[in-house]
Amino acid sequence: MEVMRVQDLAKESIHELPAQFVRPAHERPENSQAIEGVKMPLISMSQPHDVLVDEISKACCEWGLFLITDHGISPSLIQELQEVGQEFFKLPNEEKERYANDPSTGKFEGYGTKMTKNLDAKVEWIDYFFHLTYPTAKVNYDIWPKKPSSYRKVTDEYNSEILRVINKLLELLSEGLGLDGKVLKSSLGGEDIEMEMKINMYPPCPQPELALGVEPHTDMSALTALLPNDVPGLQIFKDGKWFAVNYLPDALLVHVGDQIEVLSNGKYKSVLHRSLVNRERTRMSWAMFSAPPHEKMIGPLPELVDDKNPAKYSTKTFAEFRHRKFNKLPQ
Ligand SMILES: O=C(O)CCC(=O)C(=O)O
Ligand SMILES: [Fe+2]
Repeated sequence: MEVMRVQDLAKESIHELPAQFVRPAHERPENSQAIEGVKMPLISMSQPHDVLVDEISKACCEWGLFLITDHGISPSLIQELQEVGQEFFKLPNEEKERYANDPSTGKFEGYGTKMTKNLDAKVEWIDYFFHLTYPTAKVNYDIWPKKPSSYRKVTDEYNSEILRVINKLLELLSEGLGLDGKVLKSSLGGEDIEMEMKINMYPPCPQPELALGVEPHTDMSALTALLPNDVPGLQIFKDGKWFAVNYLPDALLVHVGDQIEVLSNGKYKSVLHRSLVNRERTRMSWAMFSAPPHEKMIGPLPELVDDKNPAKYSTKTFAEFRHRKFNKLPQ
């Protein structure tokens, strides 16, 4: 299947945004402007354990998103990760197309551009690369970029680091629910928890006020750890308003995803977010999604449900949750 890549469109130096990218009026950034200058919760991971439990659970109840520093991931690894991703997108088209995915046939991993069969539907101004990074037994290294040659080593190392951070956050979040630190991790499949990398690449856009890089959505994940470059664009929806998320070099942005909202029976909020694009500069972000294996049953933790606190969500496999979400069916 021949797909027009957004990166190629951007190279043609068009002045008018092609119609398939023009959002309906109410979705356009020009008609739904975000509040700027509000700082998201910022949490240093080097604080005492009890302080961390309080701060992180508060951020997850109120915002569903927070920034962490002192996470132990070295700035040089972060820089290498960003470099190998940038280098992949600089490769000639025929090289990149070898990795093309095809979501219509269930082939989600690889190089992609969000396209639609529905003529009325609008598409996002984005190209991406998506693949599983963990557990190793399920990883298909054949579909990872072979160029640059350090891609695999750097991405494997980053995966290990993120997994360490996610494990710590799950422990803190469990305690924030008044439970043993191990509960959330084991509810997500324990060592079978899955990690996926999505490199988002948003080329310069001729009319960014009419377009979206990523439409408003909540992540299906348990937690997402996001590393953006310095081009602004991420916004979250809270109390009926959009807020621009501030950027802090080398900080990790953590989103609460749908699976943690469900397990916590709604105490922790899966945050609605979107990303905007830029007229002059390429925005990139590296999202690492942690998620249960497909067959895992996910529902409100029994410890949190009683007569006074009925379950707010149904219990189902993660595969069923994904199927319903992809097909925009009620959960
Ligand atoms: O690029 C961003 O800041 C957000 C991307 C995102 O929300 C996603 O990949 O799920
Ligand atoms: Fe997202």
